[in-house]
Formats: sequence, C-alpha cells, structure tokens
Amino acid sequence: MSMASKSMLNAQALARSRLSYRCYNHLSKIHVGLGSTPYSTKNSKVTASHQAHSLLSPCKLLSQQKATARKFSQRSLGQDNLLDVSVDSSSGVATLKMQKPPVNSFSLEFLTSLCINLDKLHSDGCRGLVIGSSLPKIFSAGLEITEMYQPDEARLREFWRTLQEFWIKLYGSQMITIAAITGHSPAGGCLVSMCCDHRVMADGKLTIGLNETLLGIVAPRWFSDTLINTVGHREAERALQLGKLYSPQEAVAVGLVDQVVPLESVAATVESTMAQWLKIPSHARHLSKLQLRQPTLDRLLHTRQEDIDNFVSFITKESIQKSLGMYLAALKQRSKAK
Ligand SMILES: CC/C=C\C/C=C\C/C=C\CC/C=C/CC(=O)SCCNC(=O)CCNC(=O)[C@H](O)C(C)(C)COP(=O)(O)OP(=O)(O)OC[C@H]1O[C@@H](n2cnc3c(N)ncnc32)[C@H](O)[C@@H]1OP(=O)(O)O
Repeated sequence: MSMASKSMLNAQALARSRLSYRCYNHLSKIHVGLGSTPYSTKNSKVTASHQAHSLLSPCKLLSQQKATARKFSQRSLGQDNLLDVSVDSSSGVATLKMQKPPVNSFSLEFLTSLCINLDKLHSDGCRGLVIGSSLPKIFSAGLEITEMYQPDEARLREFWRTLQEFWIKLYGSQMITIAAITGHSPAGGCLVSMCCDHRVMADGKLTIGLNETLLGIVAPRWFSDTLINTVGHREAERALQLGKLYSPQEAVAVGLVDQVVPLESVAATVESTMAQWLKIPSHARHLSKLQLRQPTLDRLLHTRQEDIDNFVSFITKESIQKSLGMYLAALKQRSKAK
C-alpha cells in the first residue's frame, strides 16, 4: 500500500471513529479489582459480571492514552482479546499473557491495551505481575514493523509515545515483575522482558536480544540503556552493534536472562521466584529498584518529545524505509516458504 493511500485510510478511520474509550477497553479480557471484586477461585477467568465491573470502573489514564484510544479504536475493532489477564486474589499476583497472533507484535492498539492494563493492575493493588505469552514459541516479535513502514505521521507519533509510556510504566513499576519467556523475544520483545525484575526463559531453539541493526535501524538510547543496565556496558556494546540474538544458554551466561529451564518448568519456576520476591517488604524493594532505574527513566522523561521527533525523522528517511521494506519482504518470504 502506498504512503498516500495508507494516510487516506487512516484519515478515514479517524473521521469515522465514534467509539469511546469504554468500547476500546472491551478489547482486552480484564478482570482486575483486588479487594473490590470477589474472587472465589485461584486464577479465576473473567466472567461477564467482572467484565461489566471493569467497564464501569473509572480508570487512571493519561489524557494522551485516552485520545489515542478514541482516535484509533476503529482500527482495532476486529482484534479481540489481545491480552489474557488474571489475578490470583490470595497472593495479589497478576498474570498477563499476550495473545496477539501470529507473533505478539506491538502495534499501537496492543501497546495502548498493555498500558491500560498496567494502570489497572497497579491501581487495584496487585503486588506482582507475570508477563508471558499464550502463543507457542513466541514471547513477542517486538514492534509491529508495519507501524513503522510507510507510516501515517500522526499515528507514528502516537505509536512511539505509547511505547515510551509502556516502557516508563513497566520499567519503574511498583509491582514485582517477572517475564516468563517461553518463546522468541527479539528487539521490543527483549526490551519488555528486560523491564522486568526477573526473567525466566525456556530452553530450546529460541532467541532473545536487541537485533535492531539487522533491520538497518538503531535502537534508541533508552533501549540501549536498558540493555546496559541488564548485561553491562561491554556486552551491550557488542550486542547492539552486532544485533546479537542470543540462545537461552548464551543469554543466561551474560545475564540477559536470570534462569533457563525446560519449557514445562517455566511456570513453576516463575511461581517459586515470585513467592521469594513477595517476602521482601514491598516499599523497600521498590525504592531500591527506583534508586537504580530512576536515572535511566529520567533520561527519557526529560526528553520525550525530542525522542519522538528523532524517531520520526529517522524512521521516515528514504534509506531506512527501504531497509524496513526489504526486511518485511524477507520475513514474508520466509514465512511463505515454510
Ligand atoms: C542516529 C539515530 C539515532 C537514534 C535512532 C532514533 C530512533 C530509533 C529508531 C528506530 C527504532 C525502532 C525500534 C524497533 C524495535 C523493534 O522491535 S523492530 C522489530 C524487530 N523484530 C524482529 O526483527 C522480529 C522479526 N520476526 C521474526 O524474526 C520471526 O517472526 C519470529 C522469530 C519472531 C517468529 O518466527 P516464526 O514463528 O517462524 O514466524 P514467522 O517469521 O513466520 O512470522 C509470522 C508472521 O508474522 C510476521 N511478523 C513477524 N515479526 C513481525 C513484526 N515484528 N512485525 C510485523 N510482522 C511480523 C511475518 O512477516 C509473518 O507474516 P505473514 O505470515 O507472512 O503474513
């Protein structure tokens, strides 16, 4: 699709959009409400009444996110249940599973839904959060490349702002966050897992890492800062330039993940790790986390608009668009050849 026709479609979608945030919110399976919603069983799944409850609950959202949801909700109407969120009411631990086939790629709608859910879980007093995937062999393929290829500029800006928002929320989260990496986790997928306090990865033929240079693009400073904070400066220097995708064993050796276990043991390992972390006084634990992460958070918080401008100007360059186009075509080709 040409840039002009994509822009026109987006403009039409914006003009048609009549949906409120409440409708948008319905996209995700949400059943949070610790203390306010009765939960009779461990990890009970959402019910109609819970869903109704969550639809009526006031939600803390930044006005930017509300605007985003209103503006672009039309496009996401066909995508239901992007997330499967459940809360264990006895421990206060939430499990958020990404379920956006085929590869859990982060589109604007998906990122918005993730931000909304993080806000809800936080405001409902969840103490822990496990981030995983419902898709076999995929944690997340990172950013949805079609958001960056031949983009509509207004949407591209919202997309990046929402990614920033998600990173800020997750990296500084008050909750204990654990990534259950049961599948591939390149680029943005790796970033999300690095935002967590602990990473458990399944052993096998999986990869994780910031591979941006392989796409001909450059990981922004806050991606590389997150990697440096995880694996150290020297390892990050090599990994970023090479676009290194690590096997689980390589990843655990450099500290990119904390544990590698057989796929069938990931859930139990996550559960026992969470139980250990839950024993630490929450306030002291969170302040310790912030002591180390706040300077990194501040760096982006102080330059958000500039970061969006840099991203837009970089990604819309003709040469970068060409690289992205070729990468997408190669992905499609590989997928077709399977
Ligand atoms: C001077 C400059 C300074 C600063 C710079 C300023 C700003 C920064 C600028 C830019 C930074 C932008 C940051 C981007 C970070 C990202 O996250 S980019 C995304 C990177 N992701 C990848 O490279 C992953 C690509 N995918 C894969 O490798 C495989 O799909 C994967 C191993 C995940 C799974 O493999 P498999 O199960 O075999 O699935 P398929 O490959 O068959 O894929 C299934 C279909 O999904 C499509 N697809 C895969 N990944 C993506 C994606 N990320 N986005 C969109 N679509 C994707 C694939 O094409 C298949 O589609 P099809 O079935 O053909 O329709």
